[in-house]
Amino acid sequence: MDHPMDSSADENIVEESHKLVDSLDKLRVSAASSSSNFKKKPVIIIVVGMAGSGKTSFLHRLVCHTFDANKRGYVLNLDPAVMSLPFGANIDIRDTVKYKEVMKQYNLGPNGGIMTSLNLFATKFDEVVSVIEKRADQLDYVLVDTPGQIEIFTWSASGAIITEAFASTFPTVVTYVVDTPRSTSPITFMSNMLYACSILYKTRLPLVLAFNKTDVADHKFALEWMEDFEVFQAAIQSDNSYTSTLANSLSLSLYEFYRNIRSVGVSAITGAGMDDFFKAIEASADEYMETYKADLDKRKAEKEQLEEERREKEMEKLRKDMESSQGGTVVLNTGLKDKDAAEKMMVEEEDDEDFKIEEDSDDAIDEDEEDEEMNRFYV
Ligand SMILES: Nc1nc2c(ncn2[C@@H]2O[C@H](COP(=O)(O)OP(=O)(O)OP(=O)(O)O)[C@@H](O)[C@H]2O)c(=O)[nH]1
Repeated sequence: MDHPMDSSADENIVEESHKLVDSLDKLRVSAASSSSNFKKKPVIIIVVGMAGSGKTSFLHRLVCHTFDANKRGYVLNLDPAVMSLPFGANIDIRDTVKYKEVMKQYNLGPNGGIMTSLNLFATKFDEVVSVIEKRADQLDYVLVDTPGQIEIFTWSASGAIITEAFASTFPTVVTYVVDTPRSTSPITFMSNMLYACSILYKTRLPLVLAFNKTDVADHKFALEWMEDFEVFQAAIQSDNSYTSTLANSLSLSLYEFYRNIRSVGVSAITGAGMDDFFKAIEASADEYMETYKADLDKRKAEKEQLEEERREKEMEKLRKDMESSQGGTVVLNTGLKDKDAAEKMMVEEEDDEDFKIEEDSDDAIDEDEEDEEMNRFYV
């Protein structure tokens, strides 16, 4: 049943509702502007690859190359189980999580230990991103080494969280390191390509194939197989196994994948192919800005649209509630009339929040240590 309302109460309700909508709009605008902090530099290079493909050696070579080319880089090690690194990592998971302790504490095997360590580290990853954000103007690249067992990074929740945290703040490119001498067999080559393909579709990020160890085996055969599937099919003719029939039919499906990626031959030992590799990275970073970033923005806009609709519904509900309370605007008046006080309270709340973050970050990444690590990279 409708409640009778006099006209002044009606006007009052409408006015108060408008004020409330305005103040909510202001809050929304400030939230949106703080989330649009995307930076064009540095380019994040996430290095993945099968165990023993040469990820760490390749990363070492990248560190040396960026240093020689006067490029400014930052190194992030995400492998908690690596014994020693040939380069100084600016941020190292091993400084935050002790992998052997995690194994003992949770009664896990080696892979479970690595996975859990990465999960624990992922919970602190916003801090890692903000450390890099603070130095964004001074950096060209962030080089990321991942655990030896590829699936720990590519198929875990923490791997996805880390990748997305990077990709929503900086241009991000995945580099898939291929052990070229071990991929000369068409079947092994095909398995490697299927894995790379699955990473491309899972991360939806630009992918660069780095055919490593070209000092041992030239990667020309791979380029030919990728450019012309008939050459690949001719290569598997000699193999009459069931797997070769499968590889034969898959080669056609992978043709589309090959057209979407960049491939370079490199050698982590001799340093061959580094200029081509960085050219491929720059082209991929541009592609990221054109396609992935646009896709990300589209998804964000869709989310904001849904949020807007939800808010409209809430406001409608609120208007109805106010009408049914016949202008009893006690709660609303308190908030809006004393708007300054309310704003003050929000600032105070934000201050508290800052304080909390500082407290939490005690055991995480020490910025002074970070600066030392940065010097290590340049030395
Ligand atoms: N000849 C040659 N050997 C290489 C090259 N890159 C790496 N290696 C060798 O390949 C082996 C594995 O290299 P790593 O860098 O440890 O490979 P990884 O992928 O980081 O290994 P995990 O993280 O333990 O899975 C080492 O013996 C390296 O010396 C290269 O370009 N040429």
